[in-house]
Amino acid sequence: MKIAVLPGDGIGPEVVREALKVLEVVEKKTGKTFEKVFGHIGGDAIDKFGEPLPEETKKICLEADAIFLGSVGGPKWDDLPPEKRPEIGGLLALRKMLNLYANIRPIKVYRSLVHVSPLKEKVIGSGVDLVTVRELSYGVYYGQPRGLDEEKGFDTMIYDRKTVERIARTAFEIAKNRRKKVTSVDKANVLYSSMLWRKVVNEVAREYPDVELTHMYVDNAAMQLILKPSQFDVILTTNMFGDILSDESAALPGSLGLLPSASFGDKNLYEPAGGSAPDIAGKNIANPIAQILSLAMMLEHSFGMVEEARKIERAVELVIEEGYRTRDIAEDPEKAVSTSQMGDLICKKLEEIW
Ligand SMILES: NC(=O)c1ccc[n+]([C@@H]2O[C@H](COP(=O)([O-])OP(=O)(O)OC[C@H]3O[C@@H](n4cnc5c(N)ncnc54)[C@H](O)[C@@H]3O)[C@@H](O)[C@H]2O)c1
Ligand SMILES: CC(C)[C@H](C(=O)O)[C@@H](O)C(=O)O
Ligand SMILES: [Mg+2]
Repeated sequence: MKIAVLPGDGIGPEVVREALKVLEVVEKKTGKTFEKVFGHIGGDAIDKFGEPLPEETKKICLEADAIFLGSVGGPKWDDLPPEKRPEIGGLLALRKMLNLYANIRPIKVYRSLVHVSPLKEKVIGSGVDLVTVRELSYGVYYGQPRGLDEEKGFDTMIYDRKTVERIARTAFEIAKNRRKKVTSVDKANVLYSSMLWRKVVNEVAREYPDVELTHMYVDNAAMQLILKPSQFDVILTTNMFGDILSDESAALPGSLGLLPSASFGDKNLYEPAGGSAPDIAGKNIANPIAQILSLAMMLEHSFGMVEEARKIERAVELVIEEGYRTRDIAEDPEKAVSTSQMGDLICKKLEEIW
C-alpha cells in the first residue's frame, strides 16, 4: 500500500504532519504498514525544481495507490505567469493528469459546535449533513480557448454529455446510500453549458427512480445553503460552482479547517477543501481536522478500511465534544489548542477507542 504524500505550501506541511501521526496509530493498531513517498508540488516545487509539478512528483503519484495532498499556493508565487503558478501548473495539472473527475466534499455539523456556526441555532441545529459532488475535470477551469493579454482575459465553460453523465451517476450513487435526494445546481436560465447539464442530469435521473431530483439555480442555492441548509443531501454541481458552494458550506460548521475532500479518477487523491491559508501558516494554529478527515476518506475509499475510517471520525468527534478547539473554532482564543496538540489529542483518543 503505497501513498504519495505531497504536503505543498503554507499550512499544508503542518496539517499533513498531524494526519500522518494519525496514520501511524492506524498502522500500530492494525499491523498494516503504508509506504509513504514524499513529493513536491506547488510553490514548494517551484522553489526546489523551478516548476510546480516536476516529473519526479508525477512519477511518485503514478506509482502510488493513493495521493495525499496538503494544499498549494501563496502570495510568493502569485505573480508568476498563469501556467507556472502553483494552482494552475501544479494542482490543476495534477488533477487533469489523474483524470480526477469527481470531487466529494462532505459537511457535517458537530452538535457541540453548533454555537460556533455563524448561523442561528434554529437553522443549523436542525441537522446539517450534506455532500457536494463537484465535477472536477472540465468546465470553465479547463475549457479552451482561454487567454490573457493586456486588454482582455477570457475563459470557456464547456460541458459535454459524457462528462455530465459520469458526474451525475456519481452523485446519484452516493445519494442512493444516503437520504436519496440530489439537488443539481446550475445556471440553466443563462448558460448554454448549464442547459445541457440540466437535460443530461434529467436523463440520468431516470435510472434512479428512488432518488428525488431537484434543480436549483446557483444564485438561489448560495442563499438556500445559509437559509435552510438541512434541505440538502447531495449537491451535484459543476467545477466552479462546486468550488464556491463548498467553501460556503464550510461556514455552516464554522470553519474551512473542518472540510475534507476526496477526488476520484484514474487514481484517487485526498486533500482538504481549503487552501494553504497563508494568513496563519507557520504559526502552529491551523486546524488539522480537514486533513485528518481526508485521511479517513483515503482509508475508506482507496484501501477499503471502512471501520478504521469510522474510528478516526469518531475520535475527532469525541475530541471536539470534550471541548478542545483550534483557534478557528474556539470561543476563547486564549484556550485554543495548537495544530500539533489537536493532532496529539486525536491520536490519543483514537488509541483509547480502538
Ligand atoms: N486545494 C488547494 O490547494 C487550495 C484550495 C484553496 C485555495 N488555495 C490557495 O491557497 C492560497 C490562499 O487562498 P485563500 O486565502 O483564498 O483560501 P484558504 O482556504 O487558504 O483560506 C481561507 C480562510 O480560511 C482559513 N483556513 C483555511 N484552512 C484552515 C485551517 N485548516 N485551519 C484554520 N483556518 C483555515 C484561512 O486562515 C483563511 O482565513 C491561495 O494561493 C489559493 O490559491 C489552495
Ligand atoms: C486552488 C484552486 C485551484 C482550487 C480549486 O479552485 O479547485 C481550490 O480552491 C479548491 O477548492 O480545491
Ligand atoms: Mg476552493
